[in-house]
Order: sequence, then C-alpha cells, then structure tokens
Amino acid sequence: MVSGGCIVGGGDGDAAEQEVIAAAGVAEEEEEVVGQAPAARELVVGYALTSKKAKSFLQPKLRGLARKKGILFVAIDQKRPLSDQGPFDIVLHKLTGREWQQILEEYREEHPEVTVLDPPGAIEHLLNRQSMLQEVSELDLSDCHGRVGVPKQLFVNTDPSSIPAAVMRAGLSLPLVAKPLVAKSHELSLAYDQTSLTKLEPPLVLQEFVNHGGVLFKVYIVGDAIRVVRRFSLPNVDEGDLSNNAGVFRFPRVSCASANADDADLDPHVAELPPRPLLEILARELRRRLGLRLFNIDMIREHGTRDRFYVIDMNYFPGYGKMPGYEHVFTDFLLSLVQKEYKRRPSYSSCEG
Ligand SMILES: Nc1ncnc2c1ncn2[C@@H]1O[C@H](COP(=O)(O)OP(=O)(O)OP(=O)(O)O)[C@@H](O)[C@H]1O
Ligand SMILES: O=P(O)(O)O[C@H]1[C@H](O)[C@@H](O)[C@H](OP(=O)(O)O)[C@@H](OP(=O)(O)O)[C@H]1O
Ligand SMILES: [Mg+2]
Ligand SMILES: [Mg+2]
Repeated sequence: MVSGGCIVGGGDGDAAEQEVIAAAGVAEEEEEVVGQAPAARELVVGYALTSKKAKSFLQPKLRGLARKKGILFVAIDQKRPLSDQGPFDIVLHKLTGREWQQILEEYREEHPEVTVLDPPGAIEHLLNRQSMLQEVSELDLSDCHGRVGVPKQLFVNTDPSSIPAAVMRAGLSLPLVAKPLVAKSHELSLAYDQTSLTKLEPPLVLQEFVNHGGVLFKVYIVGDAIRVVRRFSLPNVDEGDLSNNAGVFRFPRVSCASANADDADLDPHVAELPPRPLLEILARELRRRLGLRLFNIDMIREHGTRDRFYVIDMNYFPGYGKMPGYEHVFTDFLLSLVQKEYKRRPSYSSCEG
C-alpha cells in the first residue's frame, strides 16, 4: 500500500513496469533504515484480463495518464502464485472460472491490505441472468424522479416443448427476448410467436420486449462516478410486426455492434437522458447491495413515457474503453482508493494529532 507522500510517475510497458516495482521495494527498505518519512512510490495495479480486454481497456491514453499520476499497471502471470508477484496495491480482474475465484479468495485472505476489484463472490451475482436483476427488482424507486423496474421475466430450464405453457402461466406477453442464462454468452434472440418458443434452447431467461424508441442508455459506474452514453438499440415492435412475423430472430452481440447515438438527430423524448438524481440513487443502492464498484447498467425508457425506466442488463467490468474520458475517471478512482485506505491507517491518525 502506498505508505505516504505523493504518488509519482512510473515505467513504460510491462517489462519495464516489473523493474520499477523491484526498484520501489528497495527504496522502501532504505526508508525504514533511516527512519524518515516514506518516499513517494507508485501505486501498483495488477491486472488479470483476457488479451482482448487488456487491449480495449489499457489503451495508450489510460496508460499515459496513469503514468503521469504515478499508477503502474502490471500484468498478472496466472501461472505463478499471486503472492509471489507484485506487491500490488490493487488487483483488477475479469476472468471467470472456479479455480481463479479460489485463487483470488485465498489471496484476499492472505493480503487484506490489497484492494481486489471486485470480490469474486460479489461478481458472481452478475454472471447469471437470473440473479443479475434481482436487486433492481427489489428496489423501491417509485418517488425518485422516475420509476425503475425490470421487464417481466422467466427462467426456463425445461424441455423446450413446455415453454409456451410456462410463458402463459407466468403471464408474459410476446414478443420475448430470449437470453442465455450465462451472461457472458451474447447469443440473444427475439421470439414473436408461441410456436417459435419451442425452438429455443434452455437454460435461458425470457424477458418481455419493451418498446423504447430504439435508444438505450449505458450507465457506467466506476466507484462513485457515473457516466451515461446513448446507444442505438432494437427498434420498436408494433402490432403489425407481431402479426406479420413468426419465428426466432437471432441478434448475436447486438449491443457491441450498435453505434454510439450521442450525436444522432433523435426525437428529444427518446433521447433525453434518465434524470441524474434517479441514476445517483440507483447506482448508490446497487453498489451497496451488490458490493461492486465496477459495472454498468443497460437502461431503456418505455416508449411514450417520460419517466418509466427498465434495467435490462448489467455487466461486470464492461467496455470502459468506450466511455468518454474513462482514463480520467479511472485514474481518479484508483487514486481515491488508496487515499481512503491511507486515511484509515492508525499511523496516519496519530500523525494528524
Ligand atoms: N427486454 C428488452 N426489451 C427491449 N430490448 C431489449 C430487451 N433486452 C435486450 N434488449 C435489446 O437487446 C440488446 C442486448 O441485450 P442485453 O443487453 O441483455 O445483452 P448482452 O449480450 O448481455 O449485452 P452486453 O453486450 O451489454 O453485455 C440490448 O442492448 C437491447 O438493444
Ligand atoms: O461496454 P458495453 O457496451 O457494455 O459492452 C461490453 C460488454 O458488456 C462486456 O461484456 C465486454 O467485455 P468482455 O468481452 O470482457 O466480456 C466488453 O468488451 P470490451 O471491454 O472488450 O469492449 C464490451 O463488449
Ligand atoms: Mg447489454
Ligand atoms: Mg450483458
């Protein structure tokens, strides 16, 4: 953990970064010997990300600004014990699998001084589309400058031939969006009629399609910071579409393919962002209830209403590289974590007096 003073600039590239960490270790030992105030050193952030994610997240503009602010990103080698690496102040990760979860849990126990973003147990909630929106549905945000809910949905893990009856019993209306239970799978489809429901492949979550004028709000959360962007989304479905269409329409990775709609010439009723106070309360409550600091919320406004919103998806450690100004938001967030930690330390309090 950063032990005092300001935070200064660091190395360039992964190999160089590892060297800087070693140098920082030596400097610390020397400080203890002479008993002086600890010298400034870098904030070391270990990251365990897929190469695709590392590329989209660790863009040169983030690395560059981080370096200026004294933050060093160091790749974690998954083949070596975590405790032999670093030492880290913060660990950022987005890898799945039981084995990795276990490694992180053990590391958290052994190294309570390291901030792991985020705890694997908390992330688990968002990895499954059945549990993902549970907290949102339990929130009562009826008097917060708008209403936020979850579309009616049903978890299905039965023989596909029994899906139409299950849908009827649950009172869901067509069309339905069929989403694989596992959130990392993005093979979504839209089912227009009863018969096509039998062609779906459980386990999945069926969600009522909510008309929203073809615009979606991506609400990015980074600790206490919130940023919202507009994205193009699926167009409204009307009665005519329902009677003229049958079957299952697949739309894999639709949200990735859809362009940013912030500069588009949109109907202002559709484009108006959700009210800030509503987003503040929603983000605060979800952060607290889920125990997460890095996630996003996909929100839509029911077409024809001003204040009726639905959360349709949440993602852990989403594509922050697409969030405008993410390099500033993220570096400020990382620094704020160590500042909070530093203030909690007893040695700090005694110096204060
Ligand atoms: N209930 C719904 N009503 C209307 N449109 C929906 C609904 N659910 C999903 N969509 C549309 O389908 C898209 C993909 O759905 P969703 O966000 O659940 O999938 P995803 O693959 O998890 O996306 P991401 O890439 O954000 O993780 C949404 O961005 C939206 O355009
Ligand atoms: O920022 P939004 O539009 O929400 O989309 C993200 C998805 O939700 C994430 O699941 C993607 O991350 P992974 O590829 O690590 O799952 C993430 O991939 P990226 O970080 O490589 O861009 C994005 O596709
Ligand atoms: Mg989504
Ligand atoms: Mg998602």
